Amino acid sequence: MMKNDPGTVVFDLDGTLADTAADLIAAANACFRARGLGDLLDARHDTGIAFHGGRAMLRAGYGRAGADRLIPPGAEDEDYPRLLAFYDGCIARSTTLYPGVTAALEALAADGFILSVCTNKPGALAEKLLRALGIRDRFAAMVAADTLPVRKPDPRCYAAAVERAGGTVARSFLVGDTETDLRTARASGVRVALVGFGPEGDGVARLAPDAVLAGFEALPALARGWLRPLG
Ligand SMILES: O=C(O)COP(=O)(O)O
Ligand SMILES: [Mg+2]
Repeated sequence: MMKNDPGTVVFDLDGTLADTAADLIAAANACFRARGLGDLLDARHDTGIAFHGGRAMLRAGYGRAGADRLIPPGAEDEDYPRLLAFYDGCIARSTTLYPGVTAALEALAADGFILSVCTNKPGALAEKLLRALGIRDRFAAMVAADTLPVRKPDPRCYAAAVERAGGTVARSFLVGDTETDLRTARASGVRVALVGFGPEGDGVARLAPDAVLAGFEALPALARGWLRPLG
């Protein structure tokens, strides 16, 4: 083990640090409208779908198109790059950090913890969003969907997020929002806290994470408990 390893906290992005649902759904709806299908997703009620990624949103929307609307084979592959282009244009329009994120990151940094991001968002978009939200410089590294040939839940993504930030997997944990994050942590042999303020509320407890994080104000104490004492 690295001497004086302070410990690393790794964050998922969508649904964990930032509520990106409205802008993601707007981008998906732009794709549906371009096919004459109208707005198939609803920014108020479909946040759970949005946090599972662009392709999942497209599939959910196609599934709602009327039976008379034929969705051609290959529609998803055609629409996904369009969705990303639309999203690039509206990425920080309605997106906000969850309450307490900035203060929690500051407190963790003050405690000496290393901070990193492991997201299944494409890297250029994740960079742009973290910068627009004013928190990019808090993270020593970021591993995104296209950083490696594999994505979460592959543990190589997680290991890269920790190690590129200067930490070690053995003294790290993940903060996330979905089953993908839980599986990433389990495959990496580390603890995981799932946020309890997403669309499912503390229903995420059904996934049996090591903790459900009711709010970011509870994170610094959790990190101290899990990553200290050394070893
Ligand atoms: O875009 C996705 O697939 C989800 O992104 P996330 O990993 O930051 O939640
Ligand atoms: Mg997420």
